[in-house]
Amino acid sequence: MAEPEFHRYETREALAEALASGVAAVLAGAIATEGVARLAVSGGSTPKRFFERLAQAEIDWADVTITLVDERWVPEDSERSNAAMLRRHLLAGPAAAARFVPFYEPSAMPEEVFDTLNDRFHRIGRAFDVVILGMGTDGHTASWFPNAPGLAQCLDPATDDTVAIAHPPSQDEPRVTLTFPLVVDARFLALHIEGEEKLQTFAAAKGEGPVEEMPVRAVLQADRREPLQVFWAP
Ligand SMILES: O=C(O)[C@H](O)[C@@H](O)[C@H](O)[C@H](O)COP(=O)(O)O
Repeated sequence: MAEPEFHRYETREALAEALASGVAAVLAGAIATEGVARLAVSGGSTPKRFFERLAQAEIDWADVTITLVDERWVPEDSERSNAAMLRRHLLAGPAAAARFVPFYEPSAMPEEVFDTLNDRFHRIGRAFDVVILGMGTDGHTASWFPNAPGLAQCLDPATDDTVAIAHPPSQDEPRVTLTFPLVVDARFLALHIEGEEKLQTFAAAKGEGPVEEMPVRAVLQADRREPLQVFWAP
């Protein structure tokens, strides 16, 4: 198991620039060798600056499929929608030409459309070229929340499902998320965190303890050829 590679930046702007240029290079490489590239990004508030820099990259965005690592089960007119945030900050400028695959379907509960979602994400193709994860100060990543109902399905290393549903008590709505195998199969896998509190959380997650208590541990402990790339700024 390769140790994570930790990249520390003086400012969040410098981090956004570096991460955006690294991701653009990986996507351009995938397009050059395979004709297509697949990118999955997390929502939340941290990635906005990074999205805005990446959106300006001069690559063949028409050959790129972009999706989310996870979504809150809300329509895109909700301020909680990751898809809406991604459309606003990433699907702009040159990157507007990319194909975006969202999660949300108008249904009361995600369970009603699980097969539709599972099939949709199977169709994207098995391995993502790039997956960008965020992390909460509770040690969750994606929508893999500590001890949440549905967490086992999210983390099952043997599942063929591409998506899982979680009902974290700490969250206002159900969550849908990519499953563990799809995330850790990514060629370039990065964890993008900012601030002192998340640095402490990361340090705690690297320590001993159950994965269920800090699900980001599943990524830190994953047996990958390429090391996890951690991007941090104060
Ligand atoms: O839907 C989400 O919220 C994300 O996908 C989630 O995993 C996020 O990366 C962390 O919660 C960090 O969120 P912040 O960037 O807002 O701290």
